[in-house]
Amino acid sequence: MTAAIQVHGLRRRYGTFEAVRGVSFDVERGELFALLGTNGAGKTSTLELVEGLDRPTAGTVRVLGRDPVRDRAHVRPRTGVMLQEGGFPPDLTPAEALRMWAGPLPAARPVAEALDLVDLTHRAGVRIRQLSGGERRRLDLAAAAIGRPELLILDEPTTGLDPQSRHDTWRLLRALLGDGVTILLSTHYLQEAQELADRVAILHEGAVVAAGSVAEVVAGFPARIAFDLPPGLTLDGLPDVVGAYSEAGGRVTLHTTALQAALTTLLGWAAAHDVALDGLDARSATLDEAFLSIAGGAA
Ligand SMILES: Nc1ncnc2c1ncn2[C@@H]1O[C@H](COP(=O)(O)OP(=O)(O)OP(=O)(O)O)[C@@H](O)[C@H]1O
Repeated sequence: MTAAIQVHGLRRRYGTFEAVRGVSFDVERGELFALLGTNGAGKTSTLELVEGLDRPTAGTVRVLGRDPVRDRAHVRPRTGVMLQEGGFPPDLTPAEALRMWAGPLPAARPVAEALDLVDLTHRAGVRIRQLSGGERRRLDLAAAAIGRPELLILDEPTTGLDPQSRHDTWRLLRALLGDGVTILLSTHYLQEAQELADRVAILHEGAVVAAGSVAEVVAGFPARIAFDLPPGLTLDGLPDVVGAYSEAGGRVTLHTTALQAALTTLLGWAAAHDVALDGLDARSATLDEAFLSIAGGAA
């Protein structure tokens, strides 16, 4: 079966400014794929092309095997979209807005079920203008999911939600994945990607700078070993390993691309010389470190 989304060599220009510069990725059926990136990295510009809201300046997009602009009539009913800004009239209630939204959809969930999915049942009859920002975000998600889409495209679905609502949304997205729905989302929350994503792509200045599972992405960044500098020693007295030692306040840090080998050398050296490595801590890079490294230009 073809991938749910196939994006190849995508470019998008606004006047003379190129916001998307040759982006490629595939989203397999049934997976959650997260687009990460700094502000202005090109996430929304990319998602809008996948949604078929505009044609790319160059490159191709296929959604459920079709061109999302040319074959909109085929693609749109099978896709649920949540834009960064919801657009419901503020004088409607959530129940009215969802009833209106579900009207033309062939297999829509009942409005009550959609409200329950996002925990808005108790707000069904309140005017949208009176909803909090987080409640409006959840209403937008209910609208995206009400048509039982095969594919959900969500632009920052949990921005503005409190931690409890964010976790509830994650639970809903996991349940939808369990039903076989494919999800492409953008997020600023690295923990969200770590919790939910089968694969991620990190965008920076319009280009994909890292992609793969979270484990694959962080594997490309140095792991870290730290310990207290043993009394009477300087960094020159430590064994040679792949990586570089640094020291601050009596604490030694080693960034290394060969964690197991460096740790083995270090522990062997400590045992042979009867040296205690107090406060020893060794771990792979985190997604935060990979992201900060990219955002800081180190990648
Ligand atoms: N309609 C437009 N006209 C001109 N420039 C635009 C337009 N839309 C976006 N841009 C610019 O394109 C770049 C990418 O914007 P985009 O909204 O795609 O980034 P993003 O990764 O979604 O950012 P954020 O995380 O802040 O939402 C930014 O520099 C933005 O200012």
